[in-house]
Amino acid sequence: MIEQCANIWGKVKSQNPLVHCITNYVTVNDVANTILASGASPAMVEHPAEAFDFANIAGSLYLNLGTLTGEQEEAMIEAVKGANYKSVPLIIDPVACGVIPRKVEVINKISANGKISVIKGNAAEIKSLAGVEAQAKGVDSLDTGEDLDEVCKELAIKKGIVVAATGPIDVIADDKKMAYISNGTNLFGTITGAGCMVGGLVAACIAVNPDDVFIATATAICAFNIAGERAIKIAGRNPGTFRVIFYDLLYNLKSNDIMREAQIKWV
Ligand SMILES: Nc1ncnc2c1ncn2[C@@H]1O[C@H](COP(=O)(O)OP(=O)(O)O)[C@@H](O)[C@H]1O
Ligand SMILES: Cc1ncsc1CCOP(=O)(O)O
Ligand SMILES: [Mg+2]
Repeated sequence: MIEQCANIWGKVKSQNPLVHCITNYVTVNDVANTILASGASPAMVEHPAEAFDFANIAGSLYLNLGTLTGEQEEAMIEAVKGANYKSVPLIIDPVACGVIPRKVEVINKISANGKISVIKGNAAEIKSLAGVEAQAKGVDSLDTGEDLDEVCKELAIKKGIVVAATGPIDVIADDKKMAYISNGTNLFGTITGAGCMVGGLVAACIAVNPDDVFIATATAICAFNIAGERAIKIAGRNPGTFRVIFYDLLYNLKSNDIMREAQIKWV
């Protein structure tokens, strides 16, 4: 499995996929820089009149619901139709879906207009989507992550998608497999947008491996977290420095580094 992850990381760099993003305005630049650092090409295209045609030519589509304006909502539906027309894989980050009911309504609308490949959120967001009680504060999870693997598995089976819940241990599930990733650092909690950024990276990886989005999702989260582990060794507990060093180390992360440093349990 880990060889496949290394291979997917190499393919992002060699294939330079185009990643269509409609994402929140808090962290849009961070998402673009993360995708660029991986070797893929981000494009933020979010006018309703542009989204269908652009999703058609993209390698993947990333929809992040963080600051969901009315215009973004319209554009997302157009983009989903465009992506569906060309079987472009789609990932959703359901930011704050447990505390803002409108987000769930929009996810349902998206789902009615096309095929979702991956939903990636923090533990509270994923539990809420699964109808399980969870602790959240706005966009942040306060959840302990108890039974998170069962929740992910059930949601993955129910919706026929890959589900990824991030946190100290990331859990990824499809209808048959699970992965637990223990790479990472809690310093990600000190910068806004770590979740949005890793979502962009998932979009880059599923673009080059659309036939197995489970392993592509694991690759992205693992690579992101290894770069974070390496960054804290240089930056120390300094969020601003960490953020800058992180991009350098993500950009320089090699497939061999993933082979050596990944801490993934496959079940
Ligand atoms: N305590 C932690 N230890 C290790 N990695 C973490 C920790 N908290 C978050 N991460 C990592 O930071 C990224 C963002 O996750 P998370 O904080 O759950 O998302 P969000 O920012 O959407 O709330 C993920 O790659 C996750 O693995
Ligand atoms: C602060 C904030 N408010 C709306 S979206 C957003 C960014 C959330 O970023 P992340 O989910 O990656 O922590
Ligand atoms: Mg988030």
